[in-house]
Amino acid sequence: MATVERLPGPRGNWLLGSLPAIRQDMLGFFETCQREYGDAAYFRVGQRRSMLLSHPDDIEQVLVTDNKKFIKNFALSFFLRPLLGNGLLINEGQDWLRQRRLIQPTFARPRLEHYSQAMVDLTQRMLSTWQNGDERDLAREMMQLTMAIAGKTLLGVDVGGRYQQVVECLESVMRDFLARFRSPLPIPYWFPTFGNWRLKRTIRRLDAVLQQMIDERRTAIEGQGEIPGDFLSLLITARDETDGKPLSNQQLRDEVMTMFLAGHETTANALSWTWYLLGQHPEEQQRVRQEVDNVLAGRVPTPADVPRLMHCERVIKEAMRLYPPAYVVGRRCEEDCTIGEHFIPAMTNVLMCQWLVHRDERWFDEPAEFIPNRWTSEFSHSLPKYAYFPFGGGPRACIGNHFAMLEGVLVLALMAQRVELELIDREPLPIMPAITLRPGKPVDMRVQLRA
Ligand code: HEM
Repeated sequence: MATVERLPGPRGNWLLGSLPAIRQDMLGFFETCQREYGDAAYFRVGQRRSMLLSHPDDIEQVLVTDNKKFIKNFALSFFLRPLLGNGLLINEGQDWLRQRRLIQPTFARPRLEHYSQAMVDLTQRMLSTWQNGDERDLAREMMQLTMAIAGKTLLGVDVGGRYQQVVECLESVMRDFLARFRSPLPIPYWFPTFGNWRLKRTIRRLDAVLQQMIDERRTAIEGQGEIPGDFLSLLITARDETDGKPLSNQQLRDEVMTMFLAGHETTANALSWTWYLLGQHPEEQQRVRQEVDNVLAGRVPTPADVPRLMHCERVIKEAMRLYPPAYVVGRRCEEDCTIGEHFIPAMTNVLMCQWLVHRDERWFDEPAEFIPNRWTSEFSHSLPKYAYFPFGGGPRACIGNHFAMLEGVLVLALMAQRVELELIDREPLPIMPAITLRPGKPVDMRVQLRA
């Protein structure tokens, strides 16, 4: 077994390790690691030992088979804990399991069907304001749309009033997160900087709005005895199966915040990248239109149509292969362990990068090309399971997976039914790997309304 010092990987700076290289170009750094050191590359981020695992079988072992040996990666908590508290995304152990069991039913099929109405209504509302010849930034439009959908389905609020307050706070919080994320040295939340002071102030404002919403919803449910179908109401009435207890106000706040954040930005990015790719490939856009016209014949789509909107689904899958909104997942092993043939010393952060694995030519022919039709069911079945994992995997896989795919297909189908979109600037779009993989500049497209 290799000694810790000899494990293969870039040595980096004596103090900061590979942090400067990661800060400069994270995806480029991962690519170099895999090219030069293969499927397991070891490096330091500051003094924290880290490694990049790039073989699907090893990834499966970490996320699924041996998941109990790992906890979630510290970086996610470092950035998100101030906002998400002990929400499902970053909690651990028995508390996490209890939360997951409690929340899972709110994502069951009948609930998704209920949420789909808001997805359709809000997309129609967006499209009704679009005119022939408009130039629209699709990244911005998709962010606003998925936020409005999250507001309605998760919090039960309509655009305007309260919703606006939540959105303004969240946008400000996300700007501060981005600044923290990009700063050359990781700044802890307790450190007295102006940015941290502003972040704390905004989170306090956000908490106050959410608390008001929770209180009002509680009163309404108690008064009417009728439970509205949004996520918050379902959580307020949910009871733990072992002790019958409801969630505390603090837990409710953390879960709602988690879902709101995890649920809109990822889907917005998936749709923005999808439209960018469809703008670059008008023939694929035409195929989507054809399918939508055949299947819907001018009707508004419902969840029952989704299995027949196969090409829409393939387009989104392929867009998430090339531009996975969650582009890296991380775990930390608490004890020495061996994954595949690789020794992993205790307390190593293990990173698994969707961006890299999804573009590996061992699994995908012409990996850099946008080919939705590669996703035949034979191809999907022949693929190693973790060669494609946009939603992660194992017990901590994305709880909103089906919600996101339903939303993606319904929004894409409705848009393709009503408009054609032409990319204004055909230059490659820069990529911004922040908490999610965002387009690095506006995705400006020209609107042509369909007859
Ligand atoms: C295209 C859209 C989405 C993508 C690509 C995505 C991706 C992911 C990934 C990769 C994970 C696993 C992270 C890890 O293992 O460390 C995850 C977890 C999670 N996602 Fe998503 N997600 C999406 C949409 C959503 C939606 C719509 C919701 C909720 C409405 C959501 C809520 C969550 C939550 C709560 C977790 C944590 C689950 C747990 O740890 O038990 N996500 N997501």
